[in-house]
Amino acid sequence: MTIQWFPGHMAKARRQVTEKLKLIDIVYELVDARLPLSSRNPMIDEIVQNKPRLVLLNKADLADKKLTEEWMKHFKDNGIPSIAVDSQTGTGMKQIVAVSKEILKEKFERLAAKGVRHRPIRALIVGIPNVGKSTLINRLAKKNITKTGDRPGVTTAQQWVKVGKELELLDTPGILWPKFEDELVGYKLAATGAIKDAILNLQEIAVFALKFLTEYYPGQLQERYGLEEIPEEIGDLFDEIGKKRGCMMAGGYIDYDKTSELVLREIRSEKLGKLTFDRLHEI
Ligand SMILES: Nc1nc2c(ncn2[C@@H]2O[C@H](COP(=O)(O)OP(=O)(O)OP(=O)(O)O)[C@@H](O)[C@H]2O)c(=O)[nH]1
Repeated sequence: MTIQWFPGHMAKARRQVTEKLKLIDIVYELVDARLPLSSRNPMIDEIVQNKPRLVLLNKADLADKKLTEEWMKHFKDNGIPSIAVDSQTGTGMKQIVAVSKEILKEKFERLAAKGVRHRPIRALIVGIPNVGKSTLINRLAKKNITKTGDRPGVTTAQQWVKVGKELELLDTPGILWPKFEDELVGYKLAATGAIKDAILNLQEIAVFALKFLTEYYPGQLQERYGLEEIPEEIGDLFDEIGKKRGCMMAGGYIDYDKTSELVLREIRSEKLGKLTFDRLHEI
């Protein structure tokens, strides 16, 4: 699903999240582990305010493990706990409940002291499009999606998804916008497949991606395309990959669109190995 974000849509998205914050104990901010910076909403701190938050680095199966650890440390240093998860296979799911309980320990102790009966933790998942929100909800809910109805005192009809006995999720996640105004962010989101190709120039994305791979993952690039060395000129690199993989046009010319498509498809399907596009020094 691609959303065209206009100012009105952003305001509405923000309002929807703000309204839901009243119903929950904790926000799960879902980010792409390959882009722990670029896949965040630029106003997230302002939107979430002082509500407890847990960052979930999703698609960790596709990311550079060492960098995922560095990013988790960065979040921790900034007072935000985080967990690396893979919503497709379920890695990290148990930790979500455990860490949430830890974060909310004092709140629930306070409630208990006031005589409030123990209840499950209530959470809201927020994140930019395509980051894996639905996959995570389905994974957490497993087969036992029991939708509870409206809660007394809650005017808007909210559906809750039970996750075991200890957690309840709002079934509609908060969809937030990425940081469009930054061109580099756009390229990174496109390279990982978070933005529909149609709105960006395929060759430009591939140029960005190949330059990035040359700088940060030269070994993986050489191995995938059998390059003895990586040509300095990006055009030469295109030519070599195109030739090797048969992306040709009539007359023996390299088909750059086809080559771009191939490279991007292979990046997104892990053929170039595990990649993280955001680096800590970029902050
Ligand atoms: N490899 C991998 N792929 C994942 C993971 N989580 C989700 N995906 C894939 O990412 C794509 C987007 O997942 P969704 O759950 O539809 O994302 P969403 O955030 O709900 O997207 P919107 O509905 O557009 O807001 C799908 O193709 C998922 O299969 C993960 O942990 N690892």
